[in-house]
Amino acid sequence: MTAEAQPGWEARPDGEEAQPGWGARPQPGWGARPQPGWGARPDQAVDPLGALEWPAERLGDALEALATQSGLGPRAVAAPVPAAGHLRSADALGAWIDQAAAYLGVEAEPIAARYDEIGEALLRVAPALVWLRDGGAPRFLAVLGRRGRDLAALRADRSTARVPVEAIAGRICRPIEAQVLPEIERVLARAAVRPRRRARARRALLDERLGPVIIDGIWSLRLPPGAALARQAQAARIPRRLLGLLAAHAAAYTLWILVWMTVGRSILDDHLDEGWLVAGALLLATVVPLRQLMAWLSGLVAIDSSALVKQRLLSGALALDAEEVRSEGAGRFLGRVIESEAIEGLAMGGGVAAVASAFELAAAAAVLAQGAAGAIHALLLAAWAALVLALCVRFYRRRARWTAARLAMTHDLIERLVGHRTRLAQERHGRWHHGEDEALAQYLLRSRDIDRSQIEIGALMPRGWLIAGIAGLLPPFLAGTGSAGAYAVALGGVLLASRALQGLSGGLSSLASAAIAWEQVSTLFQAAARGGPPPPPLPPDAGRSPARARGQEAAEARAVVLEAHELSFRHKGRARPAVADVSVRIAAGDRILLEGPSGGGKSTLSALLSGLRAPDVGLLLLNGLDRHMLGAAAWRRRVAAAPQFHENHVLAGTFAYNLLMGRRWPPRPDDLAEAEEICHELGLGELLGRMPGGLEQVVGETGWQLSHGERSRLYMARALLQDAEVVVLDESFAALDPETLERALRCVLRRARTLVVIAHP
Ligand SMILES: Nc1ncnc2c1ncn2[C@@H]1O[C@H](COP(=O)(O)OP(=O)(O)OP(=O)(O)O)[C@@H](O)[C@H]1O
Repeated sequence: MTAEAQPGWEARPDGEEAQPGWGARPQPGWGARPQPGWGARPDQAVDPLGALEWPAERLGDALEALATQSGLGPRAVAAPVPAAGHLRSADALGAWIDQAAAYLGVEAEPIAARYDEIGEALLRVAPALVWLRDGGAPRFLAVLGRRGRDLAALRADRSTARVPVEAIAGRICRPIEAQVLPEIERVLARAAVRPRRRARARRALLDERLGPVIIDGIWSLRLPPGAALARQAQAARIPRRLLGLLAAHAAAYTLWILVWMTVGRSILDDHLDEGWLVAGALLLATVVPLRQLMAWLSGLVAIDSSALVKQRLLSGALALDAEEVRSEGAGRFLGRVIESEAIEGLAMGGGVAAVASAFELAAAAAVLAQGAAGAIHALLLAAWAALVLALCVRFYRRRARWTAARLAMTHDLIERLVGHRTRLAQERHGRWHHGEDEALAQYLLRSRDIDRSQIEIGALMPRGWLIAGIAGLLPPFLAGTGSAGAYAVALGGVLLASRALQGLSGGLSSLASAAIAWEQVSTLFQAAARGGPPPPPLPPDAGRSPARARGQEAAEARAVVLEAHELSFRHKGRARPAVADVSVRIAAGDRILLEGPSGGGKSTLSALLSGLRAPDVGLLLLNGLDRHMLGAAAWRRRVAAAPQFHENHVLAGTFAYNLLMGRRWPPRPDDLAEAEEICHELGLGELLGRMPGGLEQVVGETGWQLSHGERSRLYMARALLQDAEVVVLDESFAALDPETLERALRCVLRRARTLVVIAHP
């Protein structure tokens, strides 16, 4: 390795001016990078990141410091400390970071990027933890933010330092580069590449060889989607930008009035003063950048708030209780999600327009008060604005009725789509379109009402004001009072007020629509906040690898895994409990067959055991912890369930995705290999062979159709691949022929650590 290839990055205090050496740093373009590879700097004596690295035992502190300094407001609790087991593999460490972040009240998202894109990825991930694993003890970097092409990293004393992104990318990539560099050096030597060109050639070869390699070990911190909306908006800097937007609007409007006054004064004084005209032109020129700033800020606010709403909706949808969706109908929820469009666009736009127009209205009233009709004219404007407000209230009521009619139609349509096949086969033809015309007529009626309201608010009121405002000038005109200047000011005020009223009516009607949409969507938003209590500070096995976990289980053979004491559960709206006073102990390695009559409560008990439902009464423990202590998500990770056929689903996606949705995604080669192995054991090998895409074949409603028996084995494989402590299979074997059943049973018995099978006698 040659010295000329090393740019010699150094950490320098944040904000410090570039030293001569820094200026000599190559510019970040890929082609211009003179270093041999991201991390290939074996001749470098001093590690540039040394002072910024956090040791593994202070990883919890790094997490907490990063969350605090980046404004995520972590919970005031002692930062957790990882155990040795947590640092054994990326998965174990990922699980620890995930849970430690949740404990502190933030979320850690694992980031993976291609080798040739790692630099760009690092510029986007802050605040983030970066794992440096180039030999020796694991060390971490706490990346706080981006400063141009540099990253601000947090030191252990919580001060920050700027580091070029290449230096960090270099450290991350060093281990994988080390694997191919000797061979690349040999090639370069054999090709007799001149020293001057060597660095570039090496770079190109490294990119060629390692380009598609995925680099992980980066965790980006953010607020959980269920955090308070105000906190999330704050973190996304939305309020600050909104204030900036309003300030820019106010400044532009004031400048506009000043321009108007300067030019108007020149004209009314009957001589064109060059100085006034230049002043007017300068003021006008200042409005241009202000308008640009406004467009930029409103774009940013729109994008950020839209991202926030979408994220929250997704998280809310997944936090909904399955029972809730079923009892209300998926169609209604779909309608609600569609309504969210209104919140994104209308709430922000309408809110800003309404506030800006209120400001404009006040300014117009002040101008009117200076005009020929004086305060009376301003009062007339106030009365007109009150009328607009009243019409907006009427619009709100009409729109609420229209929305309800629309949602009912969406719900109805979804129900008809879902039950399409059954209706075709079994419903009398004469009833297929029953009730459709009535619903449509009702909807049209409501639509006509809101169209009328919209015309009143959007067109009649602002234009009507022009007539009313000019009519307001009649009394002084007839009385012969007021100068020409006073009339000009009053006329200007009328025009300004008309513009403001147009903005106000548009803004208020948008806000009214957004408020109605909010009533619909708030269920989903609030569901996102159902995070429950903070998780406990990491159960002792969080860092165990599955293999080790299995080993320990063998040692703790026959330990009780699931324990239920006098468990009872009653479905909503039912008089009698489906499960009453059930007590059961399931030990590690048990194979349990649960039989009973139809409607006897087997599936309900299975949902309780697998954490899909919470018992009304009784105690249910998993490894000695209840659902509250362990958290619903952690419970479901440890008890994998394949619900009954009608409650399970093949998602539109690849076969591999459907198999591995309980594991990390994208999958690693060993995940895919294990998935394929289980498929063969379950007798799905022939299906894999038949599907042109194999594991990559798209299945689901719009893809390759699976038979009943194929689906049930896919569900079994999915549950087994979660590598859970307990597997619960609810009537999974019912659709299989005796030979396939035996084969599938053998696989399940061999693979499940502890097994509960529900079947009919
Ligand atoms: N979501 C629900 N809402 C209301 N009642 C329900 C619900 N699910 C099940 N039930 C009722 O609870 C009782 C037990 O149902 P469960 O599905 O647990 O029985 P099962 O033993 O699994 O029946 P099967 O063998 O027919 O699948 C039944 O009377 C059923 O009607």
